Amino acid sequence: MTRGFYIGRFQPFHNGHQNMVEQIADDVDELVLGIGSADNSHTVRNPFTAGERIMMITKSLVDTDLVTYAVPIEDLERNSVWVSHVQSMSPDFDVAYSNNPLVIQLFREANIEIRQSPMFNREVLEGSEVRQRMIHGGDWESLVPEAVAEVVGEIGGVERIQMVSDSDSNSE
Ligand SMILES: Nc1ncnc2c1ncn2[C@@H]1O[C@H](COP(=O)(O)OP(=O)(O)OP(=O)(O)O)[C@@H](O)[C@H]1O
Ligand SMILES: NC(=O)c1ccc[n+]([C@@H]2O[C@H](COP(=O)(O)O)[C@@H](O)[C@H]2O)c1
Repeated sequence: MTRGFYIGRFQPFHNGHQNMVEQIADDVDELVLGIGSADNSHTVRNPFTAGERIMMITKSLVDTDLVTYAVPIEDLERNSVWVSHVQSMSPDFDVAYSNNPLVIQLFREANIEIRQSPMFNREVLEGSEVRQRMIHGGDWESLVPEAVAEVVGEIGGVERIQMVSDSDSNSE
């Protein structure tokens, strides 16, 4: 039995993430999705809470042939202990997945196997593109699983990101 760990901010979970999970499903029996920057929400870069992101992921992956767990991971001031922090919050895992250079470096230094994946349709399948379309009234729904569009509707996510984008000094 192999268990993987896939970390991301998932703001929101989009079709690129969904494709990556489907590809990872060929490698592992179980997958932990680490919800990074779990302590962040209500900004343009991080509009959704950890709980909202758990709903998006759980509902999107309901038909995937994989046991999945979503685990919130808060950010830390010290990169040097971040991998230990991840391990303290997550079920044990055999291999980690990320395309983020800092994450790759930190897992390598901790002697944990890390695998990268190809980027799927990255011109549009990017969190910042989805968020910009939400702010400016573009078609963001086609970039995310249907379940994510439903959760965003349920929580008033578009109204929220538009509101914080008017007042957010951390705007993208
Ligand atoms: N289109 C994609 N195809 C494959 N992997 C992706 C894609 N988009 C993001 N990823 C990977 O998924 C992980 C989590 O990504 P993240 O949540 O930061 O999404 P993002 O699209 O890069 O968002 P943002 O623009 O908010 O940084 C990262 O390792 C990232 O490289
Ligand atoms: N010191 C830290 O807290 C630390 C270090 C490396 C990555 N992370 C987090 O891991 C996640 C990586 O996800 P992305 O690939 O989506 O950026 C982010 O939430 C990032 O903040 C945190």
